[in-house]
Amino acid sequence: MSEEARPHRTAAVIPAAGRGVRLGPGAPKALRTLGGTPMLIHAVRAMAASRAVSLVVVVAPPEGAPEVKNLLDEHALPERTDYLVVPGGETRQESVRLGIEALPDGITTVLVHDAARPLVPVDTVDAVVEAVRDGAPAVVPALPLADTVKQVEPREKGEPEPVVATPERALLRAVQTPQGFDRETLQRAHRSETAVGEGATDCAGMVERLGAPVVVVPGHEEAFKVTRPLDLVLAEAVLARRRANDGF
Ligand SMILES: Nc1ccn([C@@H]2O[C@H](COP(=O)(O)OP(=O)(O)OP(=O)(O)O)[C@@H](O)[C@H]2O)c(=O)n1
Ligand SMILES: C[C@](O)(CO)[C@H](O)COP(=O)(O)O
Repeated sequence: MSEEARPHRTAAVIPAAGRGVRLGPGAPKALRTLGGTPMLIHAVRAMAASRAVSLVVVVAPPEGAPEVKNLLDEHALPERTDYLVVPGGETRQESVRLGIEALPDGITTVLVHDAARPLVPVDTVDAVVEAVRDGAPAVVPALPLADTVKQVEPREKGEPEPVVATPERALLRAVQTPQGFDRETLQRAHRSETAVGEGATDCAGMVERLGAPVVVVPGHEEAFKVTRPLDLVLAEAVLARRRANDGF
C-alpha cells in the first residue's frame, strides 16, 4: 500500500529550541553532544527508529535552524523518513505549536518528543503510536514514582516551605515523551484559549484542559529527560552500555 493510501500516517514533532539553562552554560541543549553526537540527532534517530514514523519535524533554536538543517543532512536517517526544520519560539508550548503548523496534509497521528529525551527506546515509541491508532486521542508514556511527593506552599528560595498535602503516590505517574495524539485533538488544544497558557507543562495537560481523555502506557527508565548536569552523566553511561552491548 502506498504511503498516501495508508489510513494512519505518523509524524514526530521534536521541540529542540530550548537553551538548557538548568544544564549550565554552553551551546543550546539539543546541540550538546552525547557520545560525540548531538543530543538532537539521538532524539531524531529514536523517532525514525519506529517504522510508523514517516516524517520528523525538528523545531530548532530560532538562530540555529540552518545549523540544525546541516546536522540532519550529515547524519543519515532511514530512507523512509523525511524531515523538516522550523524555527522555534520562546516557550516549549510555542515551539510545539510552530512544529504542528508545519505538518503537511495527510498526517493523522502526531508524536511530540523532547530533544532532551535522546535515549527513548523504540518499543516505547511504538507503544504510544499503537495506542493512538487504537483510538485514544492522547497517550503519554509514564512511570510510577520512587519518591514520595509533597504539595507545598511556595516560599522565597531557601525558606522552609509549608507542606499542604501528600498525594497518594500509588496514583501518581511521572510523564515522559513521546506523547502521542490524534492530530485533530492536538491542533484543537494548541488553538484553544482554555488550553494554551501558563501551567500546562506538556501537550497532554493541554488536551486535559479541553476535557478530552488522556491515557497512560508504560514509559521507560531510559526515556529520562536530560535536564541537569547529572542527567548528562547518566545519559553518557546508558549510551556507553548500549554501544558495548550492540557493538555500534
Ligand atoms: N522555547 C523552547 C523551550 C524548550 N523547548 C524544548 O522543549 C524540550 C523540553 O524542555 P526542557 O528540557 O525544559 O529544555 P530547556 O527549555 O532547554 O531547559 P531549561 O528549562 O533548563 O532551559 C527540550 O527539548 C527543549 O529544547 C523548545 O523547543 N522551545
Ligand atoms: C513534556 C515533559 O517532558 C513531560 O514530562 C515535561 O513536562 C517538560 O518540562 P520542561 O520543564 O519543559 O522540561
